[in-house]
Amino acid sequence: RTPNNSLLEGLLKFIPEGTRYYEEEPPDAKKIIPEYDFIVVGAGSAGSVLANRLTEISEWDILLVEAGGRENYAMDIPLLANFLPFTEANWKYRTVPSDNVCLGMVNRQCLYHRGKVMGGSSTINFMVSTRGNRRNYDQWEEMGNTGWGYKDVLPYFLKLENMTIPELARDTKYHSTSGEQPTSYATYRTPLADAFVNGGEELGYKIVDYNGETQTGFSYLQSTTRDGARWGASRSFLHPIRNRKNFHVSKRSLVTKILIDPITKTAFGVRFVRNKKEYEVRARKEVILSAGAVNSPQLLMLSGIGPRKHLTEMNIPVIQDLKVGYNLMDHPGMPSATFIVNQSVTYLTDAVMSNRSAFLDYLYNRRGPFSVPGASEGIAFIDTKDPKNPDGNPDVELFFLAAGIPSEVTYYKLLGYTDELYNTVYKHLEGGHYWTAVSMVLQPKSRGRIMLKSSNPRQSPLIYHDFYHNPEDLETQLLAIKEVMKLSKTQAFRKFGSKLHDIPIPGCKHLLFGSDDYWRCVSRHTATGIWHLSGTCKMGPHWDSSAVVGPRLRVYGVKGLRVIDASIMPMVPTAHTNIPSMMIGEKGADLVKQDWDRLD
Ligand SMILES: Cc1cc2nc3c(=O)[nH]c(=O)nc-3n(C[C@H](O)[C@H](O)[C@H](O)COP(=O)(O)OP(=O)(O)OC[C@H]3O[C@@H](n4cnc5c(N)ncnc54)[C@H](O)[C@@H]3O)c2cc1C
Repeated sequence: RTPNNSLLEGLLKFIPEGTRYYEEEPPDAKKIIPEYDFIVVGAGSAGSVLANRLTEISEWDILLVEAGGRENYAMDIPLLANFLPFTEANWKYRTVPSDNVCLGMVNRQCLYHRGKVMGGSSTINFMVSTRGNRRNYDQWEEMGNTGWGYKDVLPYFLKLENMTIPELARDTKYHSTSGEQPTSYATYRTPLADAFVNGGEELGYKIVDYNGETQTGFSYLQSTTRDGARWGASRSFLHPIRNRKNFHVSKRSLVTKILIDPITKTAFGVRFVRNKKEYEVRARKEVILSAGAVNSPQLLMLSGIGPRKHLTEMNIPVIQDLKVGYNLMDHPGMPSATFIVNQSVTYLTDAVMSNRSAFLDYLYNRRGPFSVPGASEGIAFIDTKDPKNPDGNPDVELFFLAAGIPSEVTYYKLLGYTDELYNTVYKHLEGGHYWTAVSMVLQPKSRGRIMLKSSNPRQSPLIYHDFYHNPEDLETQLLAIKEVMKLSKTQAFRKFGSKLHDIPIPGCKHLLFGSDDYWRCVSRHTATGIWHLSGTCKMGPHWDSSAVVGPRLRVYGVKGLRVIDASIMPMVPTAHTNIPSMMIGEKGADLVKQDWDRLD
């Protein structure tokens, strides 16, 4: 219905919804029992799906241990996504300073955000819903990971999905409406969203459903939202099971160690700290790590599973020598090229926030600019090596935002840029209208590493990630930037007087503005990993000496222990990694059930 301008009435509708939402999150278990069948560490994208599926077996008692606290309803307002990493729902990790990348960031450190809250990173992410390319998973299988080819994982993508976009839902080979995870279009679009998609067509690309048969082309953004609100993993998979008797949750509980018998090499429980009190809880069947690509390797290493030399240096007795923490991947993304437009057609968060009718529209109808995930509206997947192929294997993504760094003061802080960089390049633009397309490298060749700083579980691990270490990645980055430049010159964008902002990035001003060397330099200063951390407990066959888990996700050499989250990805897919992590949770649950003879 149309807002009738009563803010009070709007709030009276919004607040009870928030209260109901609060009550629907599974509460902390009243009593933690001494022994469960399974203990799952981490209630993130993968862990939430896993906990849902394992508690289907009513004879199994499951404990889900989460370091973060509860969600709140404000987290579900899509436009506010970029504010969430500033809250306590973020682990607030930073990379180790590098001489090659993150040069425009404070202390040359990229900010590596990670969700620390029910739902994990899916509760603070930008809600982009992508699966990747079928070849990604076929490649996993070719690497020796039997059962992980596209034909094997597609049923799990379908199982978890509730596609609410009618024209996409009709394609039942690739979409489903019976899963828990809603996928929708935002209920609002700026005219620049159309410019993005039409501009792509002008360049000769198809408009595609990138989660359908082929991935290459331009599209409006599919997001993990429903009725104008975020639906993270907790809301989708944990809220509905809050009444299962065999499901216990312990929040604000930091797991500090996996308990492993060093003689039999069998995991038998976890130690965690809640409210300054230490608990040891046993697992009859398995301990499952779903703590994400930074914390799962950290916990393994703290518990004696990792590279022998490194653990010995940390004075940690070695139980199993494995390449834990290696193979760190992410998608480097360059967000700093900003285009000025001559019409009021973009998101200025301040302006939107003070726009009474937009606010009312959201309170009443969940419509309008507040329903757009962090101002992101479109996505393009391009195979720069074979651009004319409609079924290409994309090496580049353009992630379109109807906003630029000067549109919202939190953007540069979210990216970790120095005040000097922001004040020199962007500050004077505040209040104007901009767009940007974050240019991303989708098939990175560079690898980073997670290491312990000490044996103290409260100390953040070290994240080494020189994402242009392999020069090919920087060259792909350059190709991606060139695609953005081409797009900006299309008729679709020229209609808005689109013009590249041309004040150079301070560390690159010695180079000719717009030259290849200039953009290489800009990338090394302003690109960041786009928070798709993965690969640090690599899945691989027994003959792969770099593998930490096998294709059944069991940790090599240790009984009763699995890793089920983004860290098992042997290669990061050409996708934002939330839905792929959920797929891993979904398939992981079936592997567990199968191994305990409980898969129907
Ligand atoms: C800011 C941001 C934006 C992103 N945007 C997108 C996007 O738009 N689309 C997309 O597809 N992907 C996006 N991603 C990436 C995506 O959300 C993640 O890849 C995905 O959520 C990872 O799932 P996971 O299960 O591996 O880990 P997580 O979801 O991170 O879950 C791990 C959980 O384990 C908990 N945990 C960790 N250590 C411990 C411990 N010791 N004890 C107890 N609990 C512990 C954590 O608190 C967390 O809840 C984004 C990520 C971030 C941070």
